[in-house]
Amino acid sequence: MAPHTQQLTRPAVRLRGLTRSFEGRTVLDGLDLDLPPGQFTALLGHSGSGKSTLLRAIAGIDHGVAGSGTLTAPERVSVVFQDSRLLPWRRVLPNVLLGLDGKDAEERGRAALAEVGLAGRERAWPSELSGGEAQRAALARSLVREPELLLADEPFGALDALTRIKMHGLLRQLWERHRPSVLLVTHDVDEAIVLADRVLVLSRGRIEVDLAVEREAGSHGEYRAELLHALGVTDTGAAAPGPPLRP
Ligand SMILES: Nc1ncnc2c1ncn2[C@@H]1O[C@H](COP(=O)(O)OP(=O)(O)OP(=O)(O)O)[C@@H](O)[C@H]1O
Repeated sequence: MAPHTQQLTRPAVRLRGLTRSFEGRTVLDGLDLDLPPGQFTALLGHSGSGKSTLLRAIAGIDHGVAGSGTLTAPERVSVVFQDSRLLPWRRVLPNVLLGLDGKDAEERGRAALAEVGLAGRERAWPSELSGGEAQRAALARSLVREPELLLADEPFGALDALTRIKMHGLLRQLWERHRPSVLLVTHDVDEAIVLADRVLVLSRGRIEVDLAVEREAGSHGEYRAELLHALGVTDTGAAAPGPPLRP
C-alpha cells in the first residue's frame, strides 16, 4: 500500500498511456508518469527518443500531433527552451511582462529580473545580452508567471561550461525558493544528477529508468554509472550499441 502522504497528494502531472506518433512512427508508446508537486525531475534519453515530444505534450503545445492517452497538467505552466525566445524588438522588461497585465505586473517583472541577477538591465535590448543573460531573462519571464510546473528543454545546452555551472546554481536556488514542479530535459547525465531529485530515462517510448537521487557524499559516481549504463554507454566512455549520447 502506498504511504498515506502519497494518497493525499495529487500529482502535478499525471500521464497514462500517452502515445504520440509522427507520420505513422510511434515516438511515445503508452507512457505512464506522475510528477508530484514541487519535485525537481530531470529527463534523459538519446537524441530522438522523444524528450521534446513529451515536454510539448505536457505543455499542451503539440496540437495536430497524432496521439492518445490521458494527460493532466497544472493550469500555470511555463516553458524554457534552449534559446531564450526573447522578442528582439522589445526590451528586456517588456519581454518578461509579455501578455501579463495587472497593476503590479511591472513591479513583479522587475523583482523577477532582480532574482535572476538582471537588475538594472530592464531597458536593455535582447541583442545586448550574453547567452547566459538571455537565459536568465527567459527564466525571469517564466518565474513572473508563478508556474506550478516549469518545463525546461535543454535550457543550458547552448551555454559555455562556466556559465552553465552558474545557471545550475541559479535554477536550483529559484526552485528552492518558489518550488514549482520542474521537468528538465537534458543530454547531460551530470547536470541531471546535480540538479534533480529524480532522474528519468526515456527509451522506446516509455520511462525505462526512474531513479531517486539522494544527495549523499560520494554517490554521484554510482548514479552516473547507472544512468550511463541505461543509456547504453559504458563508464569507460566506450559506447555500447545504440545512438550516441551527444554528437
Ligand atoms: N513535427 C515533427 N514531425 C515529424 N517528426 C517529428 C516531429 N517532431 C519530432 N519528430 C520526430 O520524433 C522523434 C522524437 O523527437 P524529439 O524531438 O522529441 O526527440 P528528443 O529526444 O527531444 O531529441 P533531441 O535530444 O535530439 O532533441 C524524432 O525522430 C523526430 O524526428
